[in-house]
Amino acid sequence: MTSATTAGHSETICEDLTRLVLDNLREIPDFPEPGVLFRDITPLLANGPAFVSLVDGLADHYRGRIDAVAGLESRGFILAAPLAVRLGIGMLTVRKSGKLPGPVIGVDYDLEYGSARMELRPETVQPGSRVLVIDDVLATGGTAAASISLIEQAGARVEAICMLLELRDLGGRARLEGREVDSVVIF
Ligand SMILES: O=P(O)(O)OC[C@H]1O[C@H](OP(=O)(O)OP(=O)(O)O)[C@H](O)[C@@H]1O
Ligand SMILES: Nc1ncnc2[nH]cnc12
Repeated sequence: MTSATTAGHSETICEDLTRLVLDNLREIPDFPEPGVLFRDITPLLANGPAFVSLVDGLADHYRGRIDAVAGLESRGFILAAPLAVRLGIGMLTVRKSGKLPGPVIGVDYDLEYGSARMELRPETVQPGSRVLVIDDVLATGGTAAASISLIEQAGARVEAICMLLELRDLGGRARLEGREVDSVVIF
């Protein structure tokens, strides 16, 4: 379904997981606006056995290393919830502006298309806990960087960042320099 020959993955991620994601992706040019090549994960989510294998593979990768999974609204929630349940740990919801009841902390940031603000309820964060940040796409890195800042402001430690897809040309990895960034597929 996609240009698998040009895609790679983080060294930490096993090739089977990369193949699984690549085989279940769709690419849509000029969505949601001209010039953006949108990488659609809905075929992956709709494929039950593939979705289960993905969650199991990620759970094996992080088991014993993390105390909570932070999902970034909204597509990150789809990955964070089953992973947290599979590992028997809690999920943190890092949400877009105005969705969470207070008290919240927030950070403004820029996107590949548009701008946004992420918020977190610090009361949901266990001080000193090891948190995995997970989302579907790493593009400019603004969403991930803002979310990491919130989790750390709340007193936890971001152990690693897991991204289903990394769009290398948009430079997100540079914004997360010094951190473990595990991308299942790198375009
Ligand atoms: O690395 P960045 O440039 O910050 O971009 C990546 C973010 O953009 C997308 O979210 P979007 O805002 O489209 O929201 P959605 O998940 O609700 O569709 C994607 O799911 C990431 O969260
Ligand atoms: N090109 C892209 N495809 C899918 N989701 C995205 N989020 C930001 N950029 C994206």
